Amino acid sequence: MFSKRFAVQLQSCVRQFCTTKCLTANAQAFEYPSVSSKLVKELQGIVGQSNVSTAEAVREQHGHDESYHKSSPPELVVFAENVEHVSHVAKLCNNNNIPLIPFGTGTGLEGGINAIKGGVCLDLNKMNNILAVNQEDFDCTVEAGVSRQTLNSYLRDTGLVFPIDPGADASLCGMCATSASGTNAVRYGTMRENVLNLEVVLPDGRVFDTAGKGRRTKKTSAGYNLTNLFVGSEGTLGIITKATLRLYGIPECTASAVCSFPSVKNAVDTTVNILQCGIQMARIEFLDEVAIDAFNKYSKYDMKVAPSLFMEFTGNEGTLAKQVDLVSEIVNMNEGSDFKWAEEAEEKNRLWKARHDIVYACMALQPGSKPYSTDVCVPISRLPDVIVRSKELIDAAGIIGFTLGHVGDGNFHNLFLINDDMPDQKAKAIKLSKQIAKIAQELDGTCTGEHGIGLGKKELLLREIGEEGLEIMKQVKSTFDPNNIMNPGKVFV
Ligand SMILES: Cc1cc2c(cc1C)N(C[C@H](O)[C@H](O)[C@H](O)COP(=O)(O)OP(=O)(O)OC[C@H]1O[C@@H](n3cnc4c(N)ncnc43)[C@H](O)[C@@H]1O)c1[nH]c(=O)[nH]c(=O)c1N2
Ligand SMILES: CCCCC(=O)C(=O)O
Ligand SMILES: [Mn+2]
Repeated sequence: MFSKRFAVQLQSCVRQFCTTKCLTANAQAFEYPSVSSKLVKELQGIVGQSNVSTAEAVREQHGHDESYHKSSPPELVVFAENVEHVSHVAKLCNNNNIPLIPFGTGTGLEGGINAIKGGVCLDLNKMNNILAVNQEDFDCTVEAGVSRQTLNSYLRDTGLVFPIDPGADASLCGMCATSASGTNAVRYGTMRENVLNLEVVLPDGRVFDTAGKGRRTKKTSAGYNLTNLFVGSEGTLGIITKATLRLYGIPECTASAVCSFPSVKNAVDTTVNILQCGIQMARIEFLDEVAIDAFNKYSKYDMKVAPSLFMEFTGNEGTLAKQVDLVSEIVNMNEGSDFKWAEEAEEKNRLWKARHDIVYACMALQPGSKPYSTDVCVPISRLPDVIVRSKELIDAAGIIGFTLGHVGDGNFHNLFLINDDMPDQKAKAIKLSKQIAKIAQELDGTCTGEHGIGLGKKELLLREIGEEGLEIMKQVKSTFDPNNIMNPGKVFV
């Protein structure tokens, strides 16, 4: 007769095998029951009738993000007002094997919220309280529906800022879920370096704090790093309902400047030289000549149409002047132009807003298009190689492609404009993107620095992390989400 302990072990192995098997058999083959009218009523009983919508327009709005992926509306949308709602909704979906997709602000670029397996979209925007700002400790705690600009407006008079700045006004918990970044990452890092604690709801309804209830230290070595396990999890492990984030003092003085170069390589070599000289820049962004052209047209600038660097210097009067001298020397060494300065607050805000709007600027050149962007990141010494080769591939392919992004982190984007009525352009863009991602991976880099895997990069993740690594990710996933209801069909092949 088996001992009880052995029987329990056997049961968990069988379940693990079945679950992993089910995941390995990839979610597409694992069909889900549809949401019954009985379940709709139970959901209404949890969140209230007005917080459950099956209206087509609402489902459509929650069926796509800002990516080129085809819209896949959920069967219904549930609006949560508090963590209790989230916990009960998760548990109910879990008990009924119904897919559950957390929705932040839908600004993702990888199809992360598209309901390709049907199920429930859980909209978290009504959870919009800023719960705490601890000025003396430089941290804050926000609910899932608070966006980065809402937080920074709230902080305006405190002299503090949350600096991670994707181009969209995204929800901060969505930014945790995609491990987002932006132009300020050169100085402040990405979400991975700026999340102190998360409140997470697991599919079985359990609610827990990844660093322990109320913890908000800048560092800890207490146990596994569960916080960063959920940062970048793209809604596949659980629902992030609160985030405790680092804040920073607004620097004493900053100055922004743009300079142009005779070639992409000169511009990118300049970036590598600056970073290898250990100059602490606030931002270094690259825009190629076609991106500059779109930038000028959309945001009414008259920058020289040439490969350019957008830089921001920061510090006090003395250090800033020294930085500028050093960087000017390096720019001259690489045949860069004189700096076009933006020093007044208004000028700087306008310049960086125009950079944040570059996706829309490029899309405006081909109305009706959707953005398809690569998002590779490589060790900084490999950056010139991969950027130059990617541009050569794009030129050879004979389609429009914009090259831009966060070169200060070794992360950049090739942006293609996708129109469903231009299938050959779409096919070329997708082929090019995979080629460029593979070049980056061969240069010890990654296929995604900040946008995540979502729907379109699952094979690239397998290529990047290997069979073993992916298997381990699936085992982690099946520990938290044994029924595979959390955002099925994303991240894993
Ligand atoms: C014009 C423009 C410019 C940029 C970008 C977009 C656009 C439109 N982005 C991409 C996007 O803003 C970024 O991926 C955000 O983190 C997405 O946040 P949302 O709240 O919109 O998540 P959204 O609602 O789109 O969901 C994204 C993913 O996270 C999951 N998710 C959302 N909220 C969750 C929660 N509370 N708990 C668990 N899972 C959750 C979803 O299920 C989905 O898988 C970007 N990005 C970047 O890193 N750097 C950049 O520079 C830019 N720039
Ligand atoms: C093609 C760029 C996509 C948005 C983004 O990540 C950025 O503007 O940096
Ligand atoms: Mn980016």
